[in-house]
Amino acid sequence: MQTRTLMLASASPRRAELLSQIGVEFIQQPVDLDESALTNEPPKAQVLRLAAEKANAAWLQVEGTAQVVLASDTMVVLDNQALGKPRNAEHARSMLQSLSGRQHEVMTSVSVRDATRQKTLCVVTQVVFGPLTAVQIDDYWATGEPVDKAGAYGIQGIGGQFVKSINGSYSAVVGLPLYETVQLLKEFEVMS
Ligand SMILES: Cc1cn([C@H]2C[C@H](O)[C@@H](COP(=O)(O)OP(=O)(O)OP(=O)(O)O)O2)c(=O)[nH]c1=O
Repeated sequence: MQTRTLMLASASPRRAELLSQIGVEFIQQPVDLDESALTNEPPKAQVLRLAAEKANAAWLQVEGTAQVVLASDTMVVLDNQALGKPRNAEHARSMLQSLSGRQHEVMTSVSVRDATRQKTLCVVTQVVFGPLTAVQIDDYWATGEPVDKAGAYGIQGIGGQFVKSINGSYSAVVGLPLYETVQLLKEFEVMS
């Protein structure tokens, strides 16, 4: 039984699917935010700040439609540099080239808040890519899959074939770490 009503502050269909997958009921509302990094901001600090800011922005718009708000942010991090969503084909190509044959980290933060408190956490997962050829990268861009995804790939889709190994949370790479999300939703009495 769900005791408190939840808003998912996100435009992401992946996050909605993941939350639905574990039987949570929610309303979904996107928030618009400047996601650029602050000067000298480390990727982990950025990903934590963005989830918290998304939750706070949504809270201002919630107007009684939900008692609890959940927001999240995902970033691909290579050599301590954050790779966001690709701006264009060239940007996607260079991101995928840089990920080829190497390990990177996917950082996904979750922030949950209600009227009196807020909790934000970050889950870090190591992902190893096999080597990618220029043809593979071009063909992948042509599928349209990379366009709205951090690091220009989706592990849950065609991009799954590039992933040699993963150490951490699969659901976090897709966009929402389910284990940690459930802990937070229990703490905020959305789940029992
Ligand atoms: C690495 C990776 C990212 N992604 C997605 C998850 C996120 O939706 C997206 C990263 O962008 P985010 O800015 O985290 O999220 P979003 O803009 O899609 O949605 P919102 O901010 O409204 O919540 O990349 C995948 O779907 N699969 C993957 O393997």
